[in-house]
Amino acid sequence: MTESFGARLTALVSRRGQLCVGIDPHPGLLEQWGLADTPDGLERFAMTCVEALAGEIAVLKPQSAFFERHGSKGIAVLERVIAESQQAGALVLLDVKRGDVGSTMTAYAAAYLTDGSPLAADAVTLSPYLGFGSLEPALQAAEKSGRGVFVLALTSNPEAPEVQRALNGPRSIAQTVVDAAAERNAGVRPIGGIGLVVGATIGSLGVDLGALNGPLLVPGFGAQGGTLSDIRTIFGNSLRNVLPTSSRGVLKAGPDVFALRSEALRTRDAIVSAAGHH
Ligand SMILES: O=c1ccn([C@@H]2O[C@H](COP(=O)(O)O)[C@@H](O)[C@H]2O)c(=O)[nH]1
Repeated sequence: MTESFGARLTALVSRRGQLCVGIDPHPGLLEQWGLADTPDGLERFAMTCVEALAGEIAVLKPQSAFFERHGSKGIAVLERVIAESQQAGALVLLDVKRGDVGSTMTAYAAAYLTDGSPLAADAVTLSPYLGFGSLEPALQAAEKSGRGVFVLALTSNPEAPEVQRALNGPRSIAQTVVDAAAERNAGVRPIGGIGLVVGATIGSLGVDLGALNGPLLVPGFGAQGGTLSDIRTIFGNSLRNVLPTSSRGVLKAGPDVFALRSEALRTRDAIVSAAGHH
């Protein structure tokens, strides 16, 4: 039987520590690394990240948009990033933030969450704003194949509260997303495979995550201003299941492989010691 995403994530994080590093080949970072804003420059950037990070860091999160902007050659680089990161032992969370009508979600599930697809990752990000139920084909494909999903709940951007904090009856929209994920994760051991995205920049939590039983991806940490102290304020002292993710904050240390790896390990060690592990 396929091992669940929750089990794979829990085991790898306990070995490699709580950090996800984003692979976001911004044009400005390519320039900073002395690379051209071309598919060749993209490939050099992305494969340097894989070489530096995939053998050490638990989760790598390529941001699909920065690969898509280079067209089919960019997608070919993304396929390579996914395959070679997995070969080096990292879990790959593909940040695509997909959300659509159920019939189209079936196609996204085939693309990203099904064995044999060239873009199949270990997990993807999903947007629930066509209704959490519209994500069902992706949730089922993930569950069946031992993959995971991270559903946007409280995102790190300043525009988010107007939608996510709005009330849907007595609960906020974000709380309805949390509750729907919690229902699907109930009783799964060690944790369920439906994670949520909760930004490090949100100030205060304002939702009850007590029943979630799933992982929490925490972007906004680093370049967007979120700190470890913010993460503590939001999640309290129990940082179990919290996976901070940083892209530019780590990538700025490149292009030297050793400098990039050292920055990622320094960031990871700070999180691990704040979380009181090891
Ligand atoms: O709420 C969200 C959800 C996703 N992201 C993504 O994470 C990275 C953040 O990059 P940094 O350079 O560390 O700021 C990026 O790919 C976003 O698309 C997010 O920032 N907030």
